[in-house]
Amino acid sequence: MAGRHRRGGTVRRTIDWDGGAVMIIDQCALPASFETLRLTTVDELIGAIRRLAVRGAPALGAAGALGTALSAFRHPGDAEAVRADARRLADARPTAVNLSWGVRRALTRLAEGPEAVLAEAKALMDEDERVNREASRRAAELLLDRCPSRPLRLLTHCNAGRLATVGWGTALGVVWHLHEAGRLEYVFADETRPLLQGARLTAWELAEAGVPYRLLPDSAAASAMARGLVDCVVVGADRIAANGDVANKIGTYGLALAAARHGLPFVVVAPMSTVDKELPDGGGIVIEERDAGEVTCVAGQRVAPPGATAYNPAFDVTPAELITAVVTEHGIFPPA
Ligand SMILES: CSC[C@H]1O[C@H](OP(=O)(O)O)[C@H](O)[C@@H]1O
Repeated sequence: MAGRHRRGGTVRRTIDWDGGAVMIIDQCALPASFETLRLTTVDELIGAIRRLAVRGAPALGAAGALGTALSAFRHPGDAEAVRADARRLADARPTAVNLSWGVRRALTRLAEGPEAVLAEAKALMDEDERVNREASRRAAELLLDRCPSRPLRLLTHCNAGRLATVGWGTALGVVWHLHEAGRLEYVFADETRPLLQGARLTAWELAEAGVPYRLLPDSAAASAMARGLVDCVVVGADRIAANGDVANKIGTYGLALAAARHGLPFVVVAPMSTVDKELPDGGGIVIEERDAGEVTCVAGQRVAPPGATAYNPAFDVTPAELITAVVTEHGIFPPA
């Protein structure tokens, strides 16, 4: 049975192992309430993934690995039962490659027993903050090199902060680096319909960090660029194909088109674990389609007439030619 805890202050990691259970910050409760959930079964974790209580590609990688460990402790010696749980975990959301990557990585230690599976999951989590710090540092350096030599006005989409990772963040990791260097004027944060990860989560993270920001309707981003209010666009990623095409939150492709039209750097920041080298280009990326109710209702309040239908893809694909650079902990991807 999942346990819910209201906590003041901050919990260091977005997701972690908690003595035989998986602890997550409940991102559905933010920003109204800071709560953690203690998930004791694979089904509880799958439910949390599907309702985006835990979300973001790197955080999903950790969820996949920790969920596999949860199953390994529940089914000691029964590899088939663990593998069946692992398949259900990996299928919980199809687009972010990190979820299945985390599951596969944890399964490499299955034959050694549940403690070894957990050790692999913990190693994955320990790596996550390090690689995201490095990727975002490299991306910040690239922007300081390409952008005007004054504090920058950075536009971002959805939430690619510490809440989307085990710690630190990817696109918001760039914000932390620029802010610390005194080279950030403000962040324009897209609200990011329909689930409002920008308005709810990115705004919460920026406020917590004392970073100046303004929310904007997704539909205002292109005109903000046209009016000269934006110096660069920085986003995260959920799956990157071998040629550099990028799947990210719905609306990213439109931002890339507008940035290209206005000659602005459009930078994607992600760990190498988000790169799917098996995929030659973005044409093969499965795009998660979510429930129409997320569009016809806002925060649970119906806004469209009863019976309204909706088109609700959770992601889109931005072709590499519209991307100034995909930056990972190893540098620009794909390498020249
Ligand atoms: C650092 S990955 C963040 C990435 O994940 C988000 O999707 P979701 O909120 O549906 O998990 C969005 O695409 C972000 O850019």
